[in-house]
Amino acid sequence: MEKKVFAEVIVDNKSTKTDRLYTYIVPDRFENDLKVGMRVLVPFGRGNKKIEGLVVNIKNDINIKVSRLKYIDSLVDNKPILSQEMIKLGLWMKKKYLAQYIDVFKTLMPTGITNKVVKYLKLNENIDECKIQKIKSINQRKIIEYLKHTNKADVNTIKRNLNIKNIISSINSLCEKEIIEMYEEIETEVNKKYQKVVYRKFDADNKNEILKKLNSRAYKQKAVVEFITDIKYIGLKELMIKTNSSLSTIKALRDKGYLSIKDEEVKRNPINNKAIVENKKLQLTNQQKECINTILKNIEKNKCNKFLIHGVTGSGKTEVYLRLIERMLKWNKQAIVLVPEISLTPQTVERFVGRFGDKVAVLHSRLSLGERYDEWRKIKEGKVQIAVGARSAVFAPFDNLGLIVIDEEHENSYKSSMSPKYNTLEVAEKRCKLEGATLILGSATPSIESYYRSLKNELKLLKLTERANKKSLPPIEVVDMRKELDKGNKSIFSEKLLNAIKENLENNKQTILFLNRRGFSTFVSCRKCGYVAKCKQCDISLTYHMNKDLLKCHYCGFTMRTPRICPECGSEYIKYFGVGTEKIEEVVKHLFPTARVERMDVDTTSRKGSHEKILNKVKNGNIDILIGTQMITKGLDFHNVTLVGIIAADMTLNLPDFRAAERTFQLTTQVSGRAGRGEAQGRVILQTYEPEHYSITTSQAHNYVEFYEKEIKIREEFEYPPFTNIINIVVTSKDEKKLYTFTKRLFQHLDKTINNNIKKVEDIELIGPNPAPLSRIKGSYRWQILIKCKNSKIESVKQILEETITSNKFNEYFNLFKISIDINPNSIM
Ligand SMILES: Nc1ncnc2c1ncn2[C@@H]1O[C@H](COP(=O)(O)OP(=O)(O)OP(=O)(O)O)[C@@H](O)[C@H]1O
Ligand SMILES: [Zn+2]
Ligand SMILES: [Zn+2]
Repeated sequence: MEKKVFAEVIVDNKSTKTDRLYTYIVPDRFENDLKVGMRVLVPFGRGNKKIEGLVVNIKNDINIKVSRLKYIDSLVDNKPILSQEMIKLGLWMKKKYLAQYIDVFKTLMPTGITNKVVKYLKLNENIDECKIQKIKSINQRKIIEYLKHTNKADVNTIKRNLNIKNIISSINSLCEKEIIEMYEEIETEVNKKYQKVVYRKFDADNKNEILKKLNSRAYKQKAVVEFITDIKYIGLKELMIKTNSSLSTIKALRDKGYLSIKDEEVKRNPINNKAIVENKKLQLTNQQKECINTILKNIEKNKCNKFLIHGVTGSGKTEVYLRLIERMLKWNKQAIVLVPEISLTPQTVERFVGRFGDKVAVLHSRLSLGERYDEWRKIKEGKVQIAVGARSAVFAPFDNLGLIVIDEEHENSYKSSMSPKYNTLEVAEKRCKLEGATLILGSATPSIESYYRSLKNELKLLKLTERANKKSLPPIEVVDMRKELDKGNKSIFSEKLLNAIKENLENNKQTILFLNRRGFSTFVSCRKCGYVAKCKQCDISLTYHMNKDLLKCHYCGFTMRTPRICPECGSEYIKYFGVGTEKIEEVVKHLFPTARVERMDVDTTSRKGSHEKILNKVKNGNIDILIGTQMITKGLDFHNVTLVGIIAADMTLNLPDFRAAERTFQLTTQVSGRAGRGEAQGRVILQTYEPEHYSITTSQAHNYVEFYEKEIKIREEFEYPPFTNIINIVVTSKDEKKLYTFTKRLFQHLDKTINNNIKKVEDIELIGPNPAPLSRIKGSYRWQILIKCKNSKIESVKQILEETITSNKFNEYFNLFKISIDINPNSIM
């Protein structure tokens, strides 16, 4: 028997219930050309419908009956779209995050292109005229006539143009007679971006004549005519804005023949066309120099290629990254710089583009699909050497990668909450390992996990302890809000903060007011003594559920009645805690009616460009007081901001999350880091009901190490990461009753399987099943099972989950329930 070659393919079929690779036979004619990482078309299912697939493996031996296999139909790519390493990375991610093949590979591939098979018709060459003459059917004759007069015609277009009933049977009949031939081509569709453009159709010299012809009261039309006389064309939107006119005004002029409106493709360039300011090389500080040298020496000697830079706010980490990238380019290698999505502002991009110009591609989620595809192609084709982007830029398709930088590595947006639910730090590390590249993590407030690893020498720790401008870090003044209540001040602002804002306004300096408003939940606390209701077993603040007037632990499900008086001090000032940025804005505007106040949060920045607009206003000194959430903590480098007010550190401190203390330390440090970056000394005022909490005292002392030492002990004691893994399994369904029964059965099944198969089960804890903290989303109910397990047991637990859930053996009611697994999630909502 002749030897055959087989390909394992991930097929792009959403209705597939089983998540597996499909094996196809490689026809002889493709044997030389087919490579791993290419896309192919394969017949699938009963109807042998042709669908796209990605080849992830080519082999000579298989243990399936060859007679049952189908052949690959055609090749979509003539070069692999994904490299061998990227395929390996994808297969690793699939296992690591218990994701579906298709989800993983969709994230690795460029978005914005879709391939489809198009059927074309053509007349056969050398057909006999006599044969055509014999055809009686009018419809068939019509088709032949049509084909004679076009050089390329696809079936759908013919259908539209000829308006023949049952055209397919006519076509089939012509094919049978061998008069016409049908052939297929794969067409790539790239989403293009169009905009409407208005053209002037009259001669500029005729302006006055036209103005006279228009109705004397058609002021708007006249304004448009005046405006467009000076130019030839302009975007429709821009014209409407500039002349303050409506669409009907412009259409009226078009109907009179003075203007035309056309759809035109927008030339895409995500780095706005405005001039980018050159980012000149800076004279390095000694600390920067040492940091860079250590890294380069280690790389050159092949000693270590994983680093954690712990550099205080304003220490000049960016310049370190820039110098390392410069070196990579000298070595003919490429670099990826990851920053959190919200700090991917034009300011950040400018720092890289300002240094490296058109060697930089920018990738972020606000790009249109087409824009993203363009950037992806620039990278793939070797036209750029540097990619700057948010999370998904870790998949930038470089072929000689030298460096991945992850700035603000502690940021939780590096964990994806959509399938595959990957952790960018882990993926970057794996990619560096596969491609021999260097990994640099940087932060002023490293995550507990990364710092822990650096102490175990899994990452090399480097420190920048001074600001590049040699200024000291701004002092943090902590205000005890319990004392404000004693003084009879029940407002959101302490006397101290209020006076500081006043003073700042008088001195023409800018103020940032920060409030963490993430999450829907609130907690219950005593405004007199600072008591907060917590779960004793989990060390997590209990969440207040207004509708039932209950307090609940989001980890273990423990509930209790909301206390009416404080169990600690007996005061009646115990109530749920909650305030939003809008409320603060209202109060500030009331207190300082002449100040220029702006709010920056998800509500005010949902429109493209609005984020940038606000930041520019701050930069140009057009805002006195900026009120904001997380968004304002990131990478802002404004020299006139001298006062930062943290309204309620408690809101972060009491998030129902084991990372609450860490988040508080990070936010406090990062927000404070925004003050005093210019000549004037900065000032930070932090308001809280728990001034003695270690995350606040250590942040006040600018002492990360002390914070770390306190926090790591608690993590160990209460069994949280990095000592354990938390796996969050959420089951969703529209049917509440069935969901309950099903989740219960799933829980029992997992419990039993784990008990039967894993030794030392005390290292594994199953919690639940409980309604998820967000118990209903868009009409679907959500139940949750949490698994806490020691690092040594994670692989065995994952294997059980894989067998039970991912490969779908347990879930016979596939259509009724959706199950999602998140390993070490950001939040367990
Ligand atoms: N060697 C240097 N000499 C003078 N100024 C420098 C030097 N390096 C960096 N700077 C300036 O110091 C400021 C802070 O730098 P950068 O934003 O890189 O700090 P960072 O460490 O990233 O801080 P953060 O963590 O707060 O974002 C910038 O204005 C930068 O231009
Ligand atoms: Zn109390
Ligand atoms: Zn609990």
